[in-house]
Amino acid sequence: MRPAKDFFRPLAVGAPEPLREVPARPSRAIHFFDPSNPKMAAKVPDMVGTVDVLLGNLEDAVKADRKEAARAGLVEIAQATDFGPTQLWTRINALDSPWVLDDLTTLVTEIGDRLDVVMVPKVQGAEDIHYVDRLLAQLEAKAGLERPILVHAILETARGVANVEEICGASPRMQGLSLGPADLAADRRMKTTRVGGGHPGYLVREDPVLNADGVESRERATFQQDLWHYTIARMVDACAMHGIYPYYGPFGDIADEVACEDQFRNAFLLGCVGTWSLHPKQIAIANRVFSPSVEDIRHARRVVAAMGDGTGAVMLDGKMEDDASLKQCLVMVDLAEQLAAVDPELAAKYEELGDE
Ligand SMILES: CC(=O)SCCNC(=O)CCNC(=O)[C@H](O)C(C)(C)COP(=O)(O)OP(=O)(O)OC[C@H]1O[C@@H](n2cnc3c(N)ncnc32)[C@H](O)[C@@H]1OP(=O)(O)O
Ligand SMILES: O=CC(=O)O
Ligand SMILES: [Mg+2]
Repeated sequence: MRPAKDFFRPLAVGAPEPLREVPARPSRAIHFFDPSNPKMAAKVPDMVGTVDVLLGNLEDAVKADRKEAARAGLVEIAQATDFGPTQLWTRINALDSPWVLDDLTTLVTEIGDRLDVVMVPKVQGAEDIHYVDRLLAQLEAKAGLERPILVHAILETARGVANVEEICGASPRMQGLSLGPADLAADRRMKTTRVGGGHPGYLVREDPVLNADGVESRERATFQQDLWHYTIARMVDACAMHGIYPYYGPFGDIADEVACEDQFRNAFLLGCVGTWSLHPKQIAIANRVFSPSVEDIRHARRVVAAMGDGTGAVMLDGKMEDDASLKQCLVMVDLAEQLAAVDPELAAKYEELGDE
């Protein structure tokens, strides 16, 4: 662990100063595309402005014999596209793979000035972040970059989950974490073959309801549970403690938009700021779910107005509001303001509320 006095020092001569605080940039959907797939790549320029983050994926889902093409494709897209308000991220190959060194050296030296965040898969502990941190500093210095590239880790191994706090605090570059339910399920030897989402077998069942004769009078209701609740909650706490951002990850059942929306909403309610989108139709779901509803903003603004100087307790619609519930409302109002700054449609909806 670096002592406090060294924590914010650049790790290479000539590298940019690390940030003291991770900027809160809207990132409701991190949209994955395969830069080696011509059809997907062709869609990227038109997606700018419709999604908060475009991520050129180099890792899983890109065939081994397309890894170089994906890397080269990402360089080409990044150089040819004006990303405007949309962030550009990449997911590099795993740190033990034969491709990752070339991923980092090529991307940072050729398009480092356009890359906001590097997502690192299968992070096991702080040592993985320290490796990437130093290498990025060396490459940033070589490329003459003026702002540091941030790092996002995927939580997708049992060891990574066990080390989640140290991963979050390993470097001032740490921007956030995503849940990786597919790799995590495999690593933990969980018995689900789905990419994220629930499972009908993971449930609780109500007690038997007996009639006067002591016989079960009806079928017992069952309630499906969320397989990912524990991990998401741990991730949210670790991120909040370190001032970085938690995200849900992939929802692989592209056709099931309803369950996708439910999974995203659970993550939003627990504290995540965004999620991955694997298919264009998941972008709209993510943007909808990870933006506070007009009803929530209406309520939050009323509480802010009713609370005056922010201390004490008041009654609003039969409910007690005080300093703590005001803070909950301010989380919503702040988020709404950040999102309205990049999303004119949302801004108009919040605007319509006026000062009611
Ligand atoms: C566990 C993990 O690691 S998850 C992260 C890794 N996985 C990924 O990144 C997957 C990314 N997504 C994909 O590969 C694809 O969306 C798939 C394979 C799931 C489905 O692809 P398709 O069968 O082509 O879907 P579909 O036919 O509905 O696509 C409709 C159009 O959208 C395009 N499209 C599909 N996905 C994307 C995308 N992620 N980005 C941009 N365009 C896309 C298709 O190319 C197709 O274009 P066309 O109309 O010009 O033919
Ligand atoms: O990379 C994501 C995952 O779920 O695995
Ligand atoms: Mg994975």
